[in-house]
Amino acid sequence: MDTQIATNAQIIDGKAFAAKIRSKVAEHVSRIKAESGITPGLAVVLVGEDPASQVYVRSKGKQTVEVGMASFEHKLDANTSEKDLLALVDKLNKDPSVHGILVQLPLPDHLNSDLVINSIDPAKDVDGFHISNVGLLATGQKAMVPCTPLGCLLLLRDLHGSLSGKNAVVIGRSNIVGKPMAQLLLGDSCTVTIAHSRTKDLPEVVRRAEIVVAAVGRPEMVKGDWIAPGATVIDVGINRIERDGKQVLVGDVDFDGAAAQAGAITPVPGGVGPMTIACLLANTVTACCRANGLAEPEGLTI
Ligand SMILES: NC(=O)C1=CN([C@@H]2O[C@H](COP(=O)(O)OP(=O)(O)OC[C@H]3O[C@@H](n4cnc5c(N)ncnc54)[C@H](OP(=O)(O)O)[C@@H]3O)[C@@H](O)[C@H]2O)C=CC1
Ligand SMILES: Nc1nc(=O)c2c([nH]1)NC[C@@H]1CN(c3ccc(C(=O)N[C@@H](CCC(=O)O)C(=O)O)cc3)C=[N+]21
Repeated sequence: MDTQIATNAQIIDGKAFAAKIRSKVAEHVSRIKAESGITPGLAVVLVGEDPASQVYVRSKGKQTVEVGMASFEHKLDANTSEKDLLALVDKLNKDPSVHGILVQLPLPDHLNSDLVINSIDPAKDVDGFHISNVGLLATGQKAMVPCTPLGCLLLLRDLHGSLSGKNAVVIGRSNIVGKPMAQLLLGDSCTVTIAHSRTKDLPEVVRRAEIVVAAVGRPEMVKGDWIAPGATVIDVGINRIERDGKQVLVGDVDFDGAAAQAGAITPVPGGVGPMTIACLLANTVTACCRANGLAEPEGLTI
């Protein structure tokens, strides 16, 4: 029997917030088309058959078209050579109808993902993973900002207004989520702690946080009694597990336990995930404007 736990926390509706961002993106896309005749275009490169990646690529392609942008999908065989992949990236770099390029990660083991990511034109790097964009973000300069951390920051700003002086704990230090998330929170003047697999007494570290961002990849690892009363919990985790004989999606946070403590919490699904895709579309419009000397949309990036 499941015990029903009283939930006091505000459930942060990432799905609704993402829909608002996409409608703003759609308005900018129509404006750009009318003013310049240019259609913003996003190219996504998927190597291999990872089922989770396929789901993401499919919904991304659908939403790209829905906001009026051009979507280019390149599905390559799992054993594609590095040379062929680099040649495709080079072609997309040179293609004026492509304003954003995303190479889905992880890549198969025989491909050097750092090399591939750094071969993308930084101006088209809508994931914000190129070393130039990483350096620009770290030094507080105008960059392409990684979509998932950007989505989390937009949710947090919407909820709190100013984040200045808040104690934030980011669990996870990956290049795609944890590190850029910490940079963004630091940029908004949070006091930031980055926790990882070698962190001592993680529950105690998390208890000090007014903002917790969990990006670990371990289903429901963060427990309710780690959460300070009233804290904001942003759950980045996307884990497919089997529960009662069914496949379900859960985050890195024990939702029911954390919701009983938190002031606000993102659900999985319907939290950070939809924001990631919305921010990818927003970054593509921003990249298109920068490439063509057009007025850059306000409020779609930091
Ligand atoms: N919602 C979205 O849009 C997105 C969701 N995701 C999801 O977010 C999660 C994280 O993704 P990603 O950053 O790529 O994952 P990675 O596997 O690259 O990084 C995981 C991080 O978690 C840390 N970690 C692992 N185990 C523990 C532990 N027991 N205690 C503390 N820290 C731990 C690791 O530490 P160490 O460095 O020491 O090994 C590492 O820094 C995944 O579930 C992924 O599916 C990812 C991208 C987008
Ligand atoms: N170069 C690159 N950039 C990425 O941004 C990137 C990547 N590689 N590799 C994989 C991860 C994962 N990721 C997700 C995005 C949206 C959802 C999403 O929309 N999730 C829905 C549920 C989807 C479902 O039901 O499966 C939700 O949370 O509500 C999930 C995961 C982006 N990633």
